Amino acid sequence: MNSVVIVAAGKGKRMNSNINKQYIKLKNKEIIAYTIDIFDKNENIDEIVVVIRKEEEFFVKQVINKYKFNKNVKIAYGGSERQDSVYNGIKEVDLNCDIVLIHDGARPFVTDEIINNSIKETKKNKAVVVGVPVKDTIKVIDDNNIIKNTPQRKYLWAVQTPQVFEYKLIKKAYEKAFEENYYGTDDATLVENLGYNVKMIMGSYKNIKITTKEDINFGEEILRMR
Ligand SMILES: Nc1ccn([C@@H]2O[C@H](COP(=O)(O)OP(=O)(O)OP(=O)(O)O)[C@@H](O)[C@H]2O)c(=O)n1
Ligand SMILES: C[C@](O)(CO)[C@H](O)COP(=O)(O)O
Repeated sequence: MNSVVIVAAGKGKRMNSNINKQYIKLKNKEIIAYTIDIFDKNENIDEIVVVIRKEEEFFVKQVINKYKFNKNVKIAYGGSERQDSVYNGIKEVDLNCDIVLIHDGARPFVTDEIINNSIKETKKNKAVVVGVPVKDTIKVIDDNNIIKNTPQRKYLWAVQTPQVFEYKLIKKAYEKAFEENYYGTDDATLVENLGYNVKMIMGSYKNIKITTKEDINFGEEILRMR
């Protein structure tokens, strides 16, 4: 079976809004509702775990009741970093799970094609992330803003979610990270830290993470183009 852990327990500080960004509406529907909906309708997903801030349980339950998803939506509580939240979600996943998809609640434009490809690739490669080739030249700078080097662009991809793994592998990677107090900014980093290869596959330039106010406008534009 395949389970998805949707993390929605961040504070959304960069959004600078009085409600958590996941509950902001795009075209009259909450961001988190779009995200849950796509996994709810996908036939390759058997279980949904949403990780939330305990104090926002009321909003999440409202969303779950309002949209009447077909699948049961399990709730877990988040921690102070994204990594803590993901780990709490993984611990709630059914023990019969084969593959776990980890997805940001704030990425509502993920598609069935991305989800299905990532599951298919994980059956071959055990650890897969989706991303897109960067379009700009990327510079590495020092603390004084002096450019130190310019990596070759053909090797640079911006990573997105879902990040998809064999359940046993990601559980082991998270356990090791917590033993070592090792924090990464995505899930793949923890698997890399175990010494495993993680495969990058094509995501989409529309699979954005809603992070700042401009992303709300961009999100509405994406919905208009659908
Ligand atoms: N402690 C945390 C931090 C983040 N997230 C989730 O991880 C995803 C990606 O994180 P990001 O967009 O950076 O969200 P925030 O941490 O909420 O944003 P900010 O850094 O602006 O506060 C989001 O769906 C967010 O809710 C989480 O579940 N638990
Ligand atoms: C996992 C992620 O969405 C991949 O781009 C990203 O790393 C989350 O990072 P953030 O620090 O929570 O914005």
